[in-house]
Amino acid sequence: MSNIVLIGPMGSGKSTVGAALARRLGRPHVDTDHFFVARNGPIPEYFSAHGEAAFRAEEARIVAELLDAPRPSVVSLGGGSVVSAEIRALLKSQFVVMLDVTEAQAEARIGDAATRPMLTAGTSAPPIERWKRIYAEREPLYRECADLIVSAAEATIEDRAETIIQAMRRER
Ligand SMILES: Nc1ncnc2c1ncn2[C@@H]1O[C@H](COP(=O)(O)OP(=O)(O)O)[C@@H](O)[C@H]1O
Ligand SMILES: O=C(O)C1=C[C@@H](OP(=O)(O)O)[C@@H](O)[C@H](O)C1
Ligand SMILES: [Mg+2]
Repeated sequence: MSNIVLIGPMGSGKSTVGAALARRLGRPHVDTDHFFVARNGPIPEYFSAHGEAAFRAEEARIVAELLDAPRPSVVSLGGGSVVSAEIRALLKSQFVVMLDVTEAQAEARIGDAATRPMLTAGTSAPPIERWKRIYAEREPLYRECADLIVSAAEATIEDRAETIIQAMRRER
């Protein structure tokens, strides 16, 4: 049995839905960003000190380590992990779920975006403007990697977790 890996744009609920899903399945939940922070300190500070390329390299190492879990887990990735060809290759042997969101949902959920430097660094524009551009760039990669796409219409955290559980049962 493989891990369930959650991908999708910032604010789509990868971290939150991942925790709910793991609880319901009785599986461990790991969030690669939490692991990153435990190892390297806060993401915005890391971005300012070392830049995005260094973040991506460390993110790829962490994703590889966490996908190699001792037992099937729910793994929430960061929104930009699919940009790495190395991570996309690792995802081929996992059950990958894309969480989709509307722009309005994302806008409400990214809040002040203070912990998401991709939305704020070097600009005073509203975070949702950056979010839209980044989503347009990455959407084909999310779709290419996903075995299941949970639509934005599955709005609540529990609905999203339930949809994933039902889809997994059908896969077996
Ligand atoms: N389905 C949902 N409905 C309402 N709020 C949500 C939902 N999913 C996530 N949230 C809230 O949106 C914010 C961002 O969610 P998060 O799980 O951090 O997204 P991601 O990890 O994809 O960036 C959090 O405050 C979370 O509680
Ligand atoms: O989309 C991105 O490039 C990023 C998304 C963040 O994770 P979430 O998608 O969980 O917010 C985090 O990994 C980092 O700030 C970079
Ligand atoms: Mg997250």
